[in-house]
Amino acid sequence: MTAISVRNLSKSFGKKRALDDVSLEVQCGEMVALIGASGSGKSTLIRHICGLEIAQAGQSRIEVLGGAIQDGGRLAAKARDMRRNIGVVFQQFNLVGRMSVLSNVLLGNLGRIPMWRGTLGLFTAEEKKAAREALARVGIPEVAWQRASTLSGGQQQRAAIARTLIQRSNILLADEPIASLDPSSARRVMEILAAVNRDEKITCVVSLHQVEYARRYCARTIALRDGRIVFDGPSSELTNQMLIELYGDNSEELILPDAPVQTAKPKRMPKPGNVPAFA
Ligand SMILES: Nc1ncnc2c1ncn2[C@@H]1O[C@H](COP(=O)(O)OP(=O)(O)OP(=O)(O)O)[C@@H](O)[C@H]1O
Repeated sequence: MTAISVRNLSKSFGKKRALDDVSLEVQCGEMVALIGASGSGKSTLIRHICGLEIAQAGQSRIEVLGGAIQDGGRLAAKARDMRRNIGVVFQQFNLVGRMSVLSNVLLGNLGRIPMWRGTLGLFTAEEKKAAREALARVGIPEVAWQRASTLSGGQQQRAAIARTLIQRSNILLADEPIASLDPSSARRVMEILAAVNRDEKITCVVSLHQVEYARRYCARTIALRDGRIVFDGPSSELTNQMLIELYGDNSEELILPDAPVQTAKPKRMPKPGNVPAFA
């Protein structure tokens, strides 16, 4: 089944053409890297897929799990409902710093519970248990009661992923989730995303600056340049030489100096009992 279908998507901001006739399909269960130099359109594409940005009027159509979330530059009436099935992780984590990590993770329930319960922070024992299990799933059960603002960047990103697990979405869009992390935290976050994709069968699209992470963790890479797709295929085929040809001087931004080209199977993550089946 097709998880994401984008057809003829164009978007301009003033005179700047951010996306230029982009078409792509992502099948359920895939883990796809979206790479490109700064300003190539990665975030804009992700924001369109989850309905946070609307295409300009025209022939564009974006479907998520077979339903149109936007069509011809108009957001579908059911877009809000559809967003519940799309978890989004951003570079800036978007946690509420003064709240505990567990409370932040519980916010992943908001799309599925009555608004009054969410507003008052009234979560059931079952929901709290699921939130604790999600934190264990991403490897940080010990920080549940800490203020989110006290976590390291890598821990905050893992908490943000735990929040999307609670949302029980079938699709996870991660917009530069490792851009502000040190290499070891970045690897950990990518391992968690890969494990969530493999074990819970959540379709993942991850935008990345550096191709090395794409080659290591994602079977397929879509490369954008100036709002157009310039490569879509197996990550292993995306050689440094090809990147230089595709991006010229900008390729330096995408290639880690001295990075070993290798692929590695993601490590198995602990999967505590009663973790809900998210697929
Ligand atoms: N809201 C906006 N208003 C004006 N221009 C925008 C807006 N959003 C994006 N752009 C422009 O569209 C282009 C694509 O931006 P986008 O953020 O999608 O690129 P990106 O590949 O995600 O870049 P980065 O890796 O730096 O985050 C850029 O030139 C950017 O300046």
